[in-house]
Amino acid sequence: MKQTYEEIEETYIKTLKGRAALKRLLKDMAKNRKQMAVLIASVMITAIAATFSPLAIGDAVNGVADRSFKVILDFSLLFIGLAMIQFASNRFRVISSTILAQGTVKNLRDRSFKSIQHVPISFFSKVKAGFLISRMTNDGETLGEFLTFQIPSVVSGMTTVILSIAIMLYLDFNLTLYALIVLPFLSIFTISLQGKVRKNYLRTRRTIAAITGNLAENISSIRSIKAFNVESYTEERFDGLNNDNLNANIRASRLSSMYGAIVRIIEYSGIAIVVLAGAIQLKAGLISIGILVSFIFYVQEFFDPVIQLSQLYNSYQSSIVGVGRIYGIIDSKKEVQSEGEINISTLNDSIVLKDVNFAYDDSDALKNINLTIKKGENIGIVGHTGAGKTTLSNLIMKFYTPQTGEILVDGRNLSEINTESYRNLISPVLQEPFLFRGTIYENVKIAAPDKSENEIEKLASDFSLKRIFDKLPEGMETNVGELGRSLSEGQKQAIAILRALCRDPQIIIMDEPTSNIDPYSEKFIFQSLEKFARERTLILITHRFSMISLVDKIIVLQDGKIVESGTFPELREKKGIFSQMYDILYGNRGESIE
Ligand SMILES: Nc1ncnc2c1ncn2[C@@H]1O[C@H](COP(=O)(O)OP(=O)(O)OP(=O)(O)O)[C@@H](O)[C@H]1O
Repeated sequence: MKQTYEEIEETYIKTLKGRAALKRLLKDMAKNRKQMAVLIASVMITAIAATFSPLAIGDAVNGVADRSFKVILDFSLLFIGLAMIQFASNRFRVISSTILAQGTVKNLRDRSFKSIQHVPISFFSKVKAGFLISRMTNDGETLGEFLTFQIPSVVSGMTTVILSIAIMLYLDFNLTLYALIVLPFLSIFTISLQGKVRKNYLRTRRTIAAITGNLAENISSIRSIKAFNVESYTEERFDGLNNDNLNANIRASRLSSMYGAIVRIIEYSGIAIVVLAGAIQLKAGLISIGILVSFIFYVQEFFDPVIQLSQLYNSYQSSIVGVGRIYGIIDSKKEVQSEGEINISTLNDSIVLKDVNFAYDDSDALKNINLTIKKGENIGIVGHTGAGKTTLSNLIMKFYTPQTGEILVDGRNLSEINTESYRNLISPVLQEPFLFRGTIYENVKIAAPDKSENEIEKLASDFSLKRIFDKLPEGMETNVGELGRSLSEGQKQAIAILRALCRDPQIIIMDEPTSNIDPYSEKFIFQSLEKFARERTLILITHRFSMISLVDKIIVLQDGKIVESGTFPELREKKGIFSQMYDILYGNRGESIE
């Protein structure tokens, strides 16, 4: 059966389940013990000060009933004192909870960002970017709110409940039992709703992730959407997802309002019971009017945190689901980095692929590949679309690991070589060069931070790339816009080539490096690359043959297999697949590009 996106995502990002997520979160938060201690202390002081207020009010009522000015004065002073304590401790509470909450969210975001920098490339072909963004932003936000507001309210609520019960017991045992009669009903009711609440929250989180995912996809493909005139279709799809989210939120709020209303009914029943039982005791002269007034306040004081605590469950569910998702990203399986294993700084002899087989999912992309790339050799990989050229370069770049067979670098298995040290030898010029916001200089410097602007400019001139940038209004100072949207495809490719050259690599892997550059500019780049590649190992992937004379040996791939290999004249002579491809492109004029 076909997997849903959620199922696919779950295989890459394992959402940590409720209790495990909470345990880990508390462990992470415990690292910030000092703030936690300040927070707990300030919350408890605020709650204790607040809980003593009804007692003071009861005394004041007794004072009024007894017409005792001294009691009323004492009450006023006590009341002001309690208010000042609350004001001061509340300030600490707000600041420390923000530091603790936002600090935790920042730490989790940093760790998940770091994690996605190190997951294998296959992760990104399965997990949607928008969903990842949603996990790191929306889920992080929900957690932030939970920690800032809800955690203090748990501590405060528990302090209030325990202290209120203690004071009520101290004031009158029997009346306390009456006040607590409704508690079992409230607990049973709350527990019976838990499953539904959890489901609702999961639904709201999923639907918001779907919206973010759809938004990211739409923004990145806006040109195609416009070109195909499919705006109304994409609007409808977005509207559908938006509706799902609205409905999920309405369902969640219906449940929460129904819950709130029923809890209030239980609360008022509790107050009515206390008033009734209290009035009987008052009439019998067992308690004072002040005690009855204090009790009425305490029942309320005591119910508010109970309601908050039970509503907290909603928000707990929502944020714990989010935290579980964030931990899922942090824990996602990393690229084999081969830490502590062989570090290499040069390619001394060769890269050898021995009986290599590779499949992305179930379909084979490369079959039984045997290939030797000698140091300093320039090889071309050609073949029709989907033949496996990019896959082969992905394996050589160590983006993927072959399922069977091995890749040997100077005789050592690539999986034993530290990935970072190996990739430092290589400069890729990929089909889709990634550009960051910033100038052309800045984009080149990302790959070669030690190069000055003058050195970059000189390399650009030497390799005839500067003339491509000179057409831009601010030359190499031009801002490339988001993802390089202010540049032409050819200009983007020119940046990718310049980046690779600036790294001064030992191995250069080019995947259709000049496919978007005009033939005139391509000719100049070709001449420069020829000089550059002479001293280096070059792997050139192409199905255009304009650059093929850069290479010494050509490998022809078809359906994932090497079907031909040899020099250009040898392959022309053979009149096989390569020759056919060449003839289709240039006509069977028997001309050589050499
Ligand atoms: N991330 C992926 N997940 C699943 N299958 C993939 C993935 N990337 C490529 N493939 C499949 O692997 C096969 C080889 O693809 P590859 O990109 O290596 O071909 P190519 O020769 O580079 O093609 P082109 O010239 O069009 O770039 C194709 O059938 C393709 O559909």
